[in-house]
Order: sequence, then C-alpha cells, then structure tokens
Amino acid sequence: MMQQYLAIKASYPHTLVFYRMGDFYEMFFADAEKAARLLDITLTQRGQSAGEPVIMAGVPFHSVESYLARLIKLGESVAICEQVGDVATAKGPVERKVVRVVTPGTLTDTELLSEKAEAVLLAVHPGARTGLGLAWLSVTQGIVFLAQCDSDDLPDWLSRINPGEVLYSAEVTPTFEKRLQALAAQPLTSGQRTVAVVRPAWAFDAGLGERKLLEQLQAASLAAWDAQDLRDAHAAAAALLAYAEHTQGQALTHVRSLQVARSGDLIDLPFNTRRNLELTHTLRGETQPTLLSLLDTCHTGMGSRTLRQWLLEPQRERTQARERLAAIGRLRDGLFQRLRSALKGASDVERITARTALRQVRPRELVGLTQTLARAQALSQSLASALGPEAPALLARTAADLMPPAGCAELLTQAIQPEPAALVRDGGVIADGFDTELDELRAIQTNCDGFLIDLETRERARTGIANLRVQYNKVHGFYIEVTQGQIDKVPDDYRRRQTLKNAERFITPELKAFEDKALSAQERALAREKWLYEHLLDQLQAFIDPLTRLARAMAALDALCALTERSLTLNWSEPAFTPEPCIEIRGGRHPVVEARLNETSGGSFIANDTVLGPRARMQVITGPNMGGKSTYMRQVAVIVLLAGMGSYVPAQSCRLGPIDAIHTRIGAADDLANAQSTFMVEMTEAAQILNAVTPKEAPGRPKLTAPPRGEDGAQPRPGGAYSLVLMDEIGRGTSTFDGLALAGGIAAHLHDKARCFTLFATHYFELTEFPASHHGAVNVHVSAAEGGGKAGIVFLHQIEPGPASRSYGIQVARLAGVPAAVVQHARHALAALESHSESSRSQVDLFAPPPAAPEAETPPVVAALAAIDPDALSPREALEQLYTLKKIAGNP
Ligand SMILES: Nc1ncnc2c1ncn2[C@@H]1O[C@H](COP(=O)(O)OP(=O)(O)OP(=O)(O)O)[C@@H](O)[C@H]1O
Repeated sequence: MMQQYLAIKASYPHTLVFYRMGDFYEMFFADAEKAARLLDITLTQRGQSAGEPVIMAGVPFHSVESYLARLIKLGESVAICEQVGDVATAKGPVERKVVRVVTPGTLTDTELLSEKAEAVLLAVHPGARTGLGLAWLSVTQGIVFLAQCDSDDLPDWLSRINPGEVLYSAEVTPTFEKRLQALAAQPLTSGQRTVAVVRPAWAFDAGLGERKLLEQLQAASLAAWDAQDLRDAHAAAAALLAYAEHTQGQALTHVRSLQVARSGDLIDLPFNTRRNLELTHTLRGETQPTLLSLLDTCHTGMGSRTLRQWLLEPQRERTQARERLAAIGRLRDGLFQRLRSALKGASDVERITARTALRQVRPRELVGLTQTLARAQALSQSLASALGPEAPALLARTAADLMPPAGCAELLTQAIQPEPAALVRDGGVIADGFDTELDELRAIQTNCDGFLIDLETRERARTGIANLRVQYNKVHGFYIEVTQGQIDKVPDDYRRRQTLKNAERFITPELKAFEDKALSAQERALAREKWLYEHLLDQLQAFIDPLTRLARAMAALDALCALTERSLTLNWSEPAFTPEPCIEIRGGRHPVVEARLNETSGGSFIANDTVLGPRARMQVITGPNMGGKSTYMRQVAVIVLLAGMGSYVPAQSCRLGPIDAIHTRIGAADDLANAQSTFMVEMTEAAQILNAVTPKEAPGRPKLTAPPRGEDGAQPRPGGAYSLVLMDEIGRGTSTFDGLALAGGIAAHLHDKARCFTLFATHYFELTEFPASHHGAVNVHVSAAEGGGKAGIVFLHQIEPGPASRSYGIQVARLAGVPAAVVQHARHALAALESHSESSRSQVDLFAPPPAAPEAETPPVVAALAAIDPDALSPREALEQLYTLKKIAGNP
C-alpha cells in the first residue's frame, strides 16, 4: 500500500494528498505533519516504511468538506485519491486514483464556494516585449476570457479579475516572478490573497493554446472573436485549460464561450477607485455597507454574481447600459414583483450545470435543477406574455433563453427520486419505474418474504407435501425442506443440498435463480444505480449549452429585478446618455451615505447639483472639514458608474457624455508593508492618475507644446470620452509650501493637458484663485453656517458657487472634543498667523507654467560644419575646411 501511495504522491509533490482508506482520508509523512499543523488534527504512527515509522493523520470522509474549506482558505491545494478498483476482487491494495484536485482557483463544490462570488483561475504569460498575455476562467461559469496588456497594468488587471490562483511559467525572469509573487501576496480589495502557482514552461505554448481554445469552442477559427492574433494570451490559455482539466480530472465540456477583454472596452476602474468608492468592500475590508451591498437585493447567488460583474465591468460603449435601462423601465410597472417571487428559492442552475458537465453533480442538486426548470418555464411564459410584441430586446432575449430545453425536466423527473439520498453510493437515488432491472432488484429486496411464501404454496400444491417449507440460512442459502416421511413425493427437478436426521433439503432451478438474485440484489442494485446515474449524466450532456444559457438569463433577470426594485424603493431616476462631453446631475445623492442617514435617523441627505462640461471641466471645491466634500465627489463618481452599468441613479435627473475612466485620489493610507510613507503613497497615486489621463504623444503627431487654453483646451480622447478624476486634498501630506505648490501644479496639469473632468477638493485657500486664470475651472464650496450648535458651526452640506470664506478647522476640532484650552490656544495662534501672512504676502503666481528652458546656443564648430556641402568641395578645399574647423574648435 505504501508503494502505491508513494507512486501517487510522486505525481503531486506540492499538493496535499488525501488517500482514501475505508471511512477516512489519510495523509502521510510531510503531508500529515503539515495537515496536523494547519487543521489541528492528531498525528499518529503506524508500522514502518523503508525502516522509518509511518507518520499519518486522517480526516473522516463524511466531514471532508469542512477540512477542505479550511485548507483552501489557507491557500492549500488537495488531491483527492479514491478507491476505484473492486474491493472484493482486488489482490493486494485496491486500485486508487486521484479523481480531482481541489485548488483555490478551481473550486466547484457548492459547500466550498461563496454563493456570491466566483472562484477564478488566471494564467499569465509575459510576451517578447513588455506585453503580457492573460487567460482566465471560473470553472463554474464556463467562459474563457483572454486579454493582452502592458506589464505595468498587471496590478489593475489582477484587482479586476480577482483570481484565487495565478499560474505562471517556470521560465519567466526572476524579476517577473518576484513581482508576481509580491502582487499575489497583497490582499485584494476583498481581503483575499492569490496563490501563485508555477507550471512547466512547455505548458505555455501558443499553438497548443489556440488548438485547445478551438476545441473548446468547437470552432474553426478564433477570428469570430477577433482573438486570432493574441499569441501571448493563447499561450496563457494553454496552461489555464490544462491545469483546470487536471484539477477536475476530465475535459471541461461546458466551457464553450470566449470573451476578449480589451483595455479600451471598459470604463477603467483602477484598484484605488474600487477601493475608495467602496464598491464591494469598505475601506476596512468589510462587505457592507458598500455600493454592492446596497444594490444587491437579488434572490439568487447567480443574480448577485452577475450584479457584481456589471458593477465592476461597465462598458464604455453604452449599448449594453441602454438595453439594461430599457429593461428596467419596462419592469418597473409592477412586472418585476411577479417575476421576483418566482425567482425566490431557485437553485444555482449555473453551478449545477457546470457540475453536471464535470460529472460531479449530486442527486439533490439535480432535484433542485428539476424544480428550477419548472420555474424557468413559468417565468419565460409569464415574461413573454406580459411583454407583448414591443418588448425591450434584452427582456425578449431573456424570455427566450429561460425556456428549458425540451425533454430535460422530464428526463430528470423520471430518473431521480423526489427525495434522493445525498450520495449515489448510498442508493435510493434513481426513481422507481425508471429501469426494469433496478425495479426487479429492489423488488427482490422488498418482496423476498412474499416470494418465498408464494413459492412454498405453489410447491406444496405441486408435490402434495403439506409440510414442505421454503427456508434460508446463512451457510446454505435458500432451500426447500422435506421431512423424511415425504421423500418419495419429491419431484425430479429437486436437487439435494443437505441431508439432516429427519429431513432433506433441496434446491430447484427457480429457487436457485431467486437465490442468485436475492443474495446479490442489494449490491447489484447499488451498482445498477451508479451505472444508471452515470448514464443519466451522459444523457444530460446534451442539455449543457441550453442550460448554461438558461442560467445566464435567470441570473440577468434576477439582477435586473434587483436594480428595478432599488430604483423604486430608493427613488432613483433614469440617466440619459449624450454624445457630447458632459456630466450634468440635478439633485444627486450618495446612495450609501443616504441609506446610512436613513437608518440612523441622522437627518436627511442634502441633494446637490453637478454641472461639468467643456466650459467648466474642473471644480475646485473648498469648505469646512466635515462639510461633505468627499461625499459630494464620491457621489458624482458613483452616479457615473451606476449609469455606466445600466442602472437608474440616485438623482432627480442625470445627463452623461462618454466617460472612459474614473480615477480617485482620496484619503491617505500608509503602506507600511511596502515601506512607503503617507506622502509617498499620495504622490504615487497622483502620478498614476496624471500619467493615465494625459494623452500620450503618438509618434508623427505634432507635440503638445503650449498648453491648450480656454474652451478648446481639453479635447476628448478618441471616441469623444473624458475621464473623471477625483482629487481629495492632494498635497496635504507634506509641508504647506511644498503641498500647495504641488497641488497647484497638479491642478494646472489636469486642467491644461489632461482630457478629464476633475473634482478637486482642497483646504488650500490659495487654490481658489486658480479659476481666475484657468477658464475651464470654477470654484464651488460646501456651505456651513456660523453660530449654531455648541461648536459654533452648522454643516449645511449644500454645494454652492464660489469659494468658501473660511475653513472652520478650529470649530471642528472643538466639535471633536479637543480640550477648550487647546482650542483657545489655537484661536490665538491662528489670529497671529493670519495677520502675519496678510502683511508678508507677496504676489506669487502659483499656476504659471515654468519659464521655458533657455535655447542652447549652437556651438560655432557645429554651425560651420552645417555650412559645408561636401559634394561641392575639391579635395584641396576639403583639406582647407578641415584646418578651419580645427581652428574654430580651438585646436591649432
Ligand atoms: N449632502 C449631505 N447631506 C447630508 N449629510 C452629509 C452630506 N454630505 C456629507 N454629509 C455628512 O457629513 C459627513 C462628513 O462628510 P465628508 O467626509 O464628505 O466631509 P469632508 O468635507 O470631506 O471632510 P474632510 O475635509 O474633513 O475630509 C458624512 O459622513 C455625512 O454623514
């Protein structure tokens, strides 16, 4: 057995091997020690192998899921090694095989997966230059995604893809490996870490990847997806698919879709934006209150996952958003309520379908699927009939896709018992009446006594032996017992089995046949059930594609119903998209802050307008601390994002031009782990934004020399899109002058050179002079009133035109409970500072561009050289010129 174990372990050197022995999964040697440490289970020793004691630790098979869950959470992978041979006939140890490998990126077990999030596997392949090929998939979702990106953008892609595992080649450069390992070790927004897994270099073969993709998609060319040239991504896909198949122990027949993610397709939401806007996690890493937790009133896990994806991956092109808005518009008239009640309690068809394709599906999941197919059919019909001929396209498609494939539900109902056992190996899964042989085998078990009584009666009548008895014992099995006195009446077809003192025992061909059946009936029934279940899985494979479509339609409908419900409950309105660049919001609110105020009855949220367009593309926002600057800025970004995903928005009205990215620099967090100071983090983030929003000078195009000014200054990027930039108190992490100078420089750059709408909140009053010299900028302030409350200040949270008159920092400090003596001291010091600064203030133009560097004079020797035309010179003249040049250069 140890030999068998060691041979298996050799193929999984870096994975814990769970080796099935009876009712336990055992681990040996180093695996046992590791598992004992991680799971806090007991280590034992038994026997010897190669002269060493065998150290082992085990977990009971019936509770294996909870141990697996803990190990996966710790980033471990586990190979599940089952007995596959026949225990009865095996000589030596029963044959065993690893049937699947459970890894963080390829989970399919419902028990191990979060209902609301996908487990994603990613493969990364550095190309010849600085590009990277990416390929990723969630095994339960069945879509392969491909992308090629710049190496510098890897962190943003990682944060967007949120993989549980990332695969890379053993032959990447040590620098790249180090960088990837470091990125993987950083917690994602979700607080989850990624496990980086090294795979052999040959697994990353572009040709192989393309072939595998074509095989999965059953297509002849990748051109239909415009993916034929993504060689680095093909290489990544080769490793991705091979690894996923390796973990599932079989082909991924349900993976039939491909999507190419191009960086220009989506509204960019860099890591900082996702974090600062608290889209899926709060700044503290909790899952609520966040924008997603507010939006997600879905009734199914599939719906929640879809909603999350819509939120995090809004498209720049607005067809999709328009379709969703049209669908919500139609659902709002009460239709959504009827549909939702049918969605409640629906099973996770998407995951069940994937598990069916992977032949891992459990009987009860199939019962859930059967019931959900009935719901889907009802949903499809009621949706189609409610919509009529003028249906929005998305809803019409959804209704069509929700129609279950013909024959699927019938097959399942006929095949599976209404309340089956949890596992096929326990029996009691296949329905009565589905298979004659199984029915017979079951009948033998249940009707055993009846058959024996019936046989006894018939044999008594046939032989005339009144005391003939049909009986059974463990040693001899079934027999017919006839007392010695009646022996002469025994018919010819009776065969003697045993002779006793007073009686003879016989067997007949009929009884022998019954015995064969009865004795093995239970075992055979179990075997038959297993076979029938496998056969059922074969038949179900034909339904995988329509079931996948049905699952996606159901998930989309659930997400749309949730958005509809939110739009009504929270009083949101439909955004309008316009081709010209603008952000015009009337009565905008921050939905999460508003919800919190409602919950805590902390007053009502004050709605605010925002108007940004080519004439006013930057707002310089001033006002007291606690006044609501951050809230206002975030609310604009959140509204833009919600509209981008195709949701109604928390505003009275909203008109939006094309937006290609949302960048945020808010708050300052020390990155102690990476030894970066608050100020360093602040500047790094600012630099990233400035680089991202500044159009790159394409070779051959005229240089952007003078900063463009006035109305024509900032032109939209190709495609007419602007980025939205939120800058909150930039420069505050250093000394006042440095900070102010940097803030002024950054504002000027964003205004003059970048293609963006900017909300620029600051405490530097000097910056309120910025709009005077920059025509695309305006001052706004959050209002506060003096005199009210015990701190002498009331926050009105209203955005008003013009700069703030003062900052109220001292009042806020008092409000926060700073001792009165300190507040008094500060007031005194403030008065002194203000009078000093008034008197010594010199006119400094903070925003003037630096003087151009003086033109370097052309050296005389170069000028002389330029004047020479070599073709026009005789050899002698050439020699003279050479002497002259030497003289000019000062060499006699
Ligand atoms: N429009 C609003 N209506 C009602 N309450 C608001 C509004 N905006 C902000 N608030 C409340 O004021 C609090 C402070 O807001 P916020 O953090 O946006 O202020 P701030 O001006 O950015 O402050 P600081 O300059 O200190 O960062 C919020 O937590 C919220 O409770």
